[in-house]
Amino acid sequence: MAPRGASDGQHKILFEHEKISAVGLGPLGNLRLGGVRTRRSSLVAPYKSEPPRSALPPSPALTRHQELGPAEMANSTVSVAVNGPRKTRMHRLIEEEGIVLMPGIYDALSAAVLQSLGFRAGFISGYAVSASRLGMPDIGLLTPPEMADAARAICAAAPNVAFIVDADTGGGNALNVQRTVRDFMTTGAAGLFLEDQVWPKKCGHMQGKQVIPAHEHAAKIAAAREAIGDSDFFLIARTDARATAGGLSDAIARANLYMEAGADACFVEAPRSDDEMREVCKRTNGFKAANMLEGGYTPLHTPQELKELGFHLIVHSTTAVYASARALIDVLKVMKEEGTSRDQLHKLTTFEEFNSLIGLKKLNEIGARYDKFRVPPN
Ligand SMILES: C[C@](O)(C(=O)O)[C@H](CC(=O)O)C(=O)O
Ligand SMILES: [Mg+2]
Repeated sequence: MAPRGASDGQHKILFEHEKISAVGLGPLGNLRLGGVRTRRSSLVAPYKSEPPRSALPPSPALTRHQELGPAEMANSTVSVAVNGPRKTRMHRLIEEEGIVLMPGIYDALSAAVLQSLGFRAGFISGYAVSASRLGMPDIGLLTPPEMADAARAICAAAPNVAFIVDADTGGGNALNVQRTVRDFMTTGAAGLFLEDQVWPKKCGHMQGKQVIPAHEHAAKIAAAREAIGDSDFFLIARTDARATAGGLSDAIARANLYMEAGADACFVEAPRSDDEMREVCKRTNGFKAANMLEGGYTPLHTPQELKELGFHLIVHSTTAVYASARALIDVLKVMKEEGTSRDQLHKLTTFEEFNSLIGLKKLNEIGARYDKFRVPPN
């Protein structure tokens, strides 16, 4: 099959696709990541289903780093073999629901609440896990093994929920990414986010973010895709470039590049208006994720509104952790003043409600079935 490339008119990245098949996305298959150049390259013909050229200005950040010569490009080729149609659990959820709402959670208890309310999907938020596990902000202090550990407990506590785990930058280079992806796949999660920030990263709505070169992250996406192989695991490529010099045009070009490198969906972090959100949806390929952070740059919308804008996945990363913090502050503040909880019982779950939330009745039933085999104590 003829090689194909992706281009925003400034740079070009070379791919070869074979055994093409992917649900809802068009071709993804054997993929060869060949390299990136500054000018329109004579190496490959323009990718036919290239996104419509936008009126946006060219993307300076993409052009800064793209200096691979032909020899380096030849040496930098990787092959990613993927067979058969790609229809993961997340593809099916998107197909069934049109748009998938994923509240951010951070531990087994918040996951159990999510499941008890009938949510079919959730997001294991780096921001929220960093806060709940370390008591620290989302500035690159949480490590992938800590996240995998959290994800394991979360998936075990809510096995009916499809969880996407936040992999941040994947822990380093392509090899770190592959190790992280393989580890996260063993947690029971349904997929992950992989972003293009410089490590240590920052929460997408904080100041001072930086991104790595686009082709370097495309290679990390290809490495993640290779590690996933034919497994039922969904890969979302995130770009934080909107906040950098390249702005929205760079972010959109990167999202498309990462889709070409093998992502199942893209996530342009922190668009600043409805117009920007519309632009992202119009100009990026494949499934698209939105992040609804209370107090962040992006306007808050309902699933219906986001669907109309063109999104398929919604992350509400901080709602649960902010709600928990609010409730804890309010109740414990009064307890500090009054020394008792007796006037605040209406703000708490009851003993029965809480025990049922964490599955006591079912466990008691299972325990009773086996109890008869126990030797009675003397
Ligand atoms: C989505 C996110 O990566 C997360 O860790 O939940 C954060 C949280 C947020 O600020 O909403 C991010 O956007 O960086
Ligand atoms: Mg995060």
